[in-house]
Amino acid sequence: MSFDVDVTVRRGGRDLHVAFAAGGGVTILFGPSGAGKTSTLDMIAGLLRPAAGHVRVAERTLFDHAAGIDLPPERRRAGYVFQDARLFPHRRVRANLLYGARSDARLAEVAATLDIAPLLGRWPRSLSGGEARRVAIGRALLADPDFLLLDEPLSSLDADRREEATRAIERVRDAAGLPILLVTHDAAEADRLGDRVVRVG
Ligand SMILES: Nc1ncnc2c1ncn2[C@@H]1O[C@H](COP(=O)(O)OP(=O)(O)OP(=O)(O)O)[C@@H](O)[C@H]1O
Repeated sequence: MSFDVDVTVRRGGRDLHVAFAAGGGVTILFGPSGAGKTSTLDMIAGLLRPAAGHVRVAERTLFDHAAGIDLPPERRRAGYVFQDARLFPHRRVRANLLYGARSDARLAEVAATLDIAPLLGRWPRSLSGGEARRVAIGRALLADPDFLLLDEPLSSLDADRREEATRAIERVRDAAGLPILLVTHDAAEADRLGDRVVRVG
């Protein structure tokens, strides 16, 4: 199982419970605004502590309330791409990409996969939304994660940029072979990218 998740948390004045077990490839978390999709990614990444339940990814237990296991975020080996790209504004694209990387050995390969090689010398403020997101995905990949968490990677992009970003994610899915959990509330996006869909809310 890639993701084996069963978590409960009190959020926004109500109890949120999300449970799913998923195989490899891309698993979509699909549901309306406020349903708890981002909270679920935060619990898997270790940024929000569930009140109960467990989180296992690729057979590794990251959290288990009953067993008293709660790995800190830096030991979970998650590549988390937030809804806003959150690049470091004072570092060029190349330095952003290499921020969590142990070496630059895979820089060229990842830059090619995401079609961002021409951007390496640019400053984040000069990038389009789609470019910034692809850089954020590249940064996550270069940190050598065990799995990827992508929070609405295509939202607020225009049609052309959306297509570019979708293709980049498809290439990552096919090349990296990492389990990916992707949040969206767009049914067409869920259909195209997902190997399976988990409904939240
Ligand atoms: N920091 C927080 N503290 C308390 N409640 C929060 C916090 N962040 C979100 N919530 C609440 O938790 C619930 C789930 O929010 P969450 O962001 O996980 O939903 P979502 O499905 O990702 O929504 P969206 O699609 O709008 O991003 C909502 O009711 C929200 O108001």
